Amino acid sequence: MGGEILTVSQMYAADRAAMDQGVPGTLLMERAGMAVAREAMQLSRGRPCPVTVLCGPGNNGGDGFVAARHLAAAGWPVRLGLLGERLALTGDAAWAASQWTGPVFPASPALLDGADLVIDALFGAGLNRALDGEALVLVQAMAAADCLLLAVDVPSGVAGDDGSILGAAALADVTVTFFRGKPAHYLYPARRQCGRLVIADIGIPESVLSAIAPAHSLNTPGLWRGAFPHPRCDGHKYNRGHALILGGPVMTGAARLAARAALRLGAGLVTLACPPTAQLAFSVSLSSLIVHPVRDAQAFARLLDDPRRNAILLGPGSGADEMLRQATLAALSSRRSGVLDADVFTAFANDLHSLCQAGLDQRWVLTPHEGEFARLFGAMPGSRLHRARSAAAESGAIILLKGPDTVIAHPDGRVRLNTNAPPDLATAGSGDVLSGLILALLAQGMDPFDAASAGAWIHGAAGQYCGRGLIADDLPEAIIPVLKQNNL
Ligand SMILES: NC(=O)C1=CN([C@@H]2O[C@H](COP(=O)(O)OP(=O)(O)OC[C@H]3O[C@@H](n4cnc5c(N)ncnc54)[C@H](OP(=O)(O)O)[C@@H]3O)[C@@H](O)[C@H]2O)[C@@H](O)CC1
Ligand SMILES: [K+]
Repeated sequence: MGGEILTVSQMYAADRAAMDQGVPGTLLMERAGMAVAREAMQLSRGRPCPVTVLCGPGNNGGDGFVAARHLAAAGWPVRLGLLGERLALTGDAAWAASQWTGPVFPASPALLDGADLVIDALFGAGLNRALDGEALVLVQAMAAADCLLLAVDVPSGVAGDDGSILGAAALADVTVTFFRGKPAHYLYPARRQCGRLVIADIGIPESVLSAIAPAHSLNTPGLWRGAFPHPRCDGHKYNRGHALILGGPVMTGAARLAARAALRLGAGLVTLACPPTAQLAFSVSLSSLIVHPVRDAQAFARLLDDPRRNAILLGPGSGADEMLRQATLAALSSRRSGVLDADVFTAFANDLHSLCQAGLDQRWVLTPHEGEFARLFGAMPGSRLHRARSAAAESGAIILLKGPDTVIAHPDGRVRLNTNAPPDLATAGSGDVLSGLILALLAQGMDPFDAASAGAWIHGAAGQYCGRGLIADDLPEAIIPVLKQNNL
């Protein structure tokens, strides 16, 4: 199954396209409900146990009716509760309800008593407002229930397109969705509520995707493996790129981590430009590093006269001063590619305009965390997905909005969601390593959107490799095993 991510309206379009190709809606619902029943059986390890299915007034509830029928037929004791009137059901959901021969109780928290497993089929893609009243009480009761919980499509209360929670959503053990994942399955806070995600094939033909042209996808190596740089057997260090990093006078660790990561990921040479006072600290840190003292931004700009220095990183530990501002503007106007991080967002707070005027474009990757993002772009409304997309469109650059659900947005509207980062990566210096990884790939000529994607994925994989107790210094050392294990 591909890593495309469909918005709610694209999911409806896929559904319609499948029906246009002759797959009846009732068949899609039958397969969806069967997939739910199958996962429910797995969740209870194949042993029949008391199950409560809570069905809502739309097709999500229809899936619940189908699942209930299959579980009951297999010998599971099933109680089914419906929110709303049975006579008010329409379309495929009315058909699904007509196939259910057991009793239909009014949905109420009391139905959860004695259940070992609850199937949440209240609301899926059709949630269009915050939960309140009876629906809110039911979701709160599911959240408090001491039993296994399986969510159909999404935990009810989760907004499919942006990962927000409208009122409440219970914490599911498993969420079964259909055909492709939706943004909410990968974005926090909803992602946490989904538990393990199962994407079930319900017979929607893959061919429907070409007309839908999804802009969002999961960041997996399949997207960029073909463009990943490999050393040539007849190559030399200069055709593996020459990365340039601006270090600062005090916080030297950040630039050192970035430099180490860039060397590990294959940059042929890395030059670290720094104030003369910091030269010693940088020189003793890493033997393979070229350290170049620069007194001011003009001296830094002169380093750009050598065209072999083809990728630049500014920000980590640079110090948010006038020198960083001038060096950044010089780098942008030199028509190179590079990464802007950390102190750049402070030095240019609320001043995106100057960066754009100097030449910021899609050759550059900006890697802010939430706080840095707000410094440069101001308080934008909306989800992380929406804000990263808007910032990419506004700046013309690749935006990598860091977090446990890193969003990588291209100005043309494409978005990749990176989901392999373990929580252990939330540690000092981790972001500097990420910048160094992306820099290395840019220096080796990789397309900036792919470089940002590959850098984020390798960073996450390195975090997983190190596991609990990792510090940022460990991450560059994990690059060799990560590359080996993943045939990169
Ligand atoms: N697409 C596909 O490929 C396939 C989709 N399938 C399934 O269909 C699901 C989507 O079905 P759907 O469109 O009927 O929407 P659904 O989530 O059941 O909710 C709509 C109902 O909820 C109501 N309602 C909304 N918000 C509310 C609130 N806060 N509080 C109270 N009520 C609220 C809303 O009421 P209204 O706005 O009309 O007042 C309406 O009655 C999808 O998630 C998947 O499970 C599968 O069968 C296989 C193929
Ligand atoms: K649901």
